[in-house]
Amino acid sequence: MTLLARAELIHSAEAVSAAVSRVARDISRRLHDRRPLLLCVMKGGVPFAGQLLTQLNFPLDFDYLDVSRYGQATTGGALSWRVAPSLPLAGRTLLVVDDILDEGVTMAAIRDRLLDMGAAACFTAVLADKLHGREKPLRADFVALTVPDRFVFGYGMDVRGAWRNLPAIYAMRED
Ligand SMILES: O=P(O)(O)OC[C@H]1O[C@H](OP(=O)(O)OP(=O)(O)O)[C@H](O)[C@@H]1O
Ligand SMILES: Nc1nc2[nH]cnc2c(=O)[nH]1
Repeated sequence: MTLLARAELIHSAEAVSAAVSRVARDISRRLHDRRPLLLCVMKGGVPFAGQLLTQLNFPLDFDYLDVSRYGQATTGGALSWRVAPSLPLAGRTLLVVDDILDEGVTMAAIRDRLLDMGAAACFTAVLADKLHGREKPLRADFVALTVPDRFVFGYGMDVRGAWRNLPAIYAMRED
């Protein structure tokens, strides 16, 4: 059986879409008058950032950064910065958009680096917050969905490099 056929559906495409729209409304309420710079975290943040962008009805700027600490593995390693944002950050309000807050190591390192680069404020938005019960170094300001403490994929999140293109969220079976 293929990996997808054996996976368990965690959030349907409809549930993901509704949650993204709710977060877009929350972000609009909070940041509409701050001309934020939205930073997409490559690669997993692409679908979430893309859908959010079409639903944020106020002026903003857009850029990206690329960091990784999982590669094709299911457990995290050392964080590697591949690309830093190219637009100036000094004095800006940032909104960093990523697919998942798991241990929180990636997002905390991104926030610390962006504030070091001179950003005035750094808000964070994640599609999925993983519920593993351990302390995280930061809480995201905007969370679309929670996911169980399992390796999940779809809607930006890969499994062994594949299936970022799924419109729903799945979990690997434990066996
Ligand atoms: O909260 P953490 O435990 O730090 O994990 C979250 C990070 O892990 C994934 O990135 P990954 O390293 O797989 O890079 P990718 O998005 O390019 O796949 C995901 O996109 C987050 O950035
Ligand atoms: N695809 C994927 N990437 C992650 N990065 C951290 N946790 C996860 C996860 O559960 N799935």
